[in-house]
Amino acid sequence: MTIRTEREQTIFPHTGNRIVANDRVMPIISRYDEPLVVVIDNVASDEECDGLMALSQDRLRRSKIGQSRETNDMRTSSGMFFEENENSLVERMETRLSTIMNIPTQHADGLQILHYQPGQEYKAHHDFFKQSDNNRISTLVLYLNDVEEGGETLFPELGLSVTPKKGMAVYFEYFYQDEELNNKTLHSGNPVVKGEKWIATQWMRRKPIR
Ligand SMILES: O=C(O)CCC(=O)C(=O)O
Ligand SMILES: [Fe+2]
Repeated sequence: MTIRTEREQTIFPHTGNRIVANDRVMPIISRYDEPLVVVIDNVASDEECDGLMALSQDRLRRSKIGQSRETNDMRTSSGMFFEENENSLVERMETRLSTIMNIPTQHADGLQILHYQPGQEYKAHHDFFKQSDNNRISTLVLYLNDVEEGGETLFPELGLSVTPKKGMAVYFEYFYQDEELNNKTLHSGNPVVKGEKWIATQWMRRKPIR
């Protein structure tokens, strides 16, 4: 076991109790330091959340998983990806999430929408790939609605559970030197018990991809 006396550098630069973007003030609700997991409120307005759900609902498909893009019991939700800057709402959200995540939009995968019905879940996984020359380095999950019961984002290695709330987001990063810290970002989307769950996920890559 290695004993570290100093914290590693993080991508996330925001200190204090809020993040100020050009069009929005977003309170920081809680923070787990290493690996860094930050819960941020007011990342999107009700209208923006409703808009993302409306624009995606006719395009949802059973989710695929990993680089092989196969359906799998790991992930029983339905989802879709927006094209980059596909419309003004997506463009505005990508710009705002880029400010929060402190990575240019050129590094962003297309904004993904996921929809879970009761019983649907995303079992514990890492967002980075085992092998990639342009791996993912950070994630922001934006909750687009309130879930009556279940649907928490759970970090089992940290004993941390985030309850979905419309407009709130959970951010985490896994670009640490210490692989143990990256591995601790294991997370799952718990089964929805009552109601439904909608999220938007933004992943950032180490190098530009657009
Ligand atoms: O549904 C969740 O809360 C987590 C989603 C997730 O892990 C992902 O989109 O990579
Ligand atoms: Fe994930």
